[in-house]
Amino acid sequence: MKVPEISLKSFYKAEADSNLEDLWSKSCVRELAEELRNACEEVGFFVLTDHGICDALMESLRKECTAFFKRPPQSNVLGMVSSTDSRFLWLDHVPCDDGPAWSLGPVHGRGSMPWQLDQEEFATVWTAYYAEVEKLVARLMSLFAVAMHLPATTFDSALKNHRSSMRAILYPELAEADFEQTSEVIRSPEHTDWGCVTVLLADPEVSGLEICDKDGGWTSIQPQRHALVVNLGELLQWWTGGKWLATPHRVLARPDSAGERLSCPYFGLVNRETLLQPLLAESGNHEGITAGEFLQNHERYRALAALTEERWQLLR
Ligand SMILES: O=C(O)CCC(=O)C(=O)O
Ligand SMILES: [Fe+2]
Repeated sequence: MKVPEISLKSFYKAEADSNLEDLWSKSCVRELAEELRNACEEVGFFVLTDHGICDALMESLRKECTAFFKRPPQSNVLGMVSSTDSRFLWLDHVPCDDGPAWSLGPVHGRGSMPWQLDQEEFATVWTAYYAEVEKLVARLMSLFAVAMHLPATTFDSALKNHRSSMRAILYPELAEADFEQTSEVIRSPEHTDWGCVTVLLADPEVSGLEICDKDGGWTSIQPQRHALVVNLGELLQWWTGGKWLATPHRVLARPDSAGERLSCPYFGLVNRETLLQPLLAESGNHEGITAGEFLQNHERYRALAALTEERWQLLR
């Protein structure tokens, strides 16, 4: 399976050249929306280039996150984690009204715990990058709306007061001994994301991300440096009546990709009050529930993911 590569270059040019009213009807924007629609219906993943986030900010984020995990006491927690079944350590951030709050995990048996960032530079870079992805997701959602033949403003109110989270994940380097019995080690098991749209800054050097394709095989994604990987979560899959895909993915290490790996996913969400009424005419009737209810009962609505397999059978 080929993972589509989509550039936002024409979109930003059109945005600079036209007023907001005309932007969404421009042919280059409509073509781009069509490309996105194809990617979301057929693959559920795409690689995004010319996304507007500057290279230097991405590099700074990677540098600060890597340094963070090396500093004690974080590095001690990392030591504890590597000696358990967990193959990664994360730093999570969900903005809240009382100011930024980070949490660190997983610590064996305890889940994640509140964490105070120890360096101002790190907090500054993190929040600057978060703000950029937040803007990017708002644009992507407008383009998604156009791709669904809906007004470009369809998701604007849903994105107000969203609580999208951003995570930095460090997968520790694996030793030769880890590969004595096996040729591949699972760093993150197969899963689907549960939110709306995930924007991933992957490690440019150490590969490992794989997505499940229609025949149940796995396709590896290794974007070029500074490109982003975008995928859909179960909430959007539900909202589109299963027409847009939340594709299962995993992270594996092989002997040639066993080095330390750092990735930063931004899990884009809508606010909890958003009513998830069917977005697509052809998506049929499903229960109108709020995003909050969906997330709370996520396991229940997960059954919809089974649709993916059925749809893929039909597409084959
Ligand atoms: O580390 C990666 O490349 C992917 C991480 C991921 O899929 C997730 O955190 O949901
Ligand atoms: Fe994921």
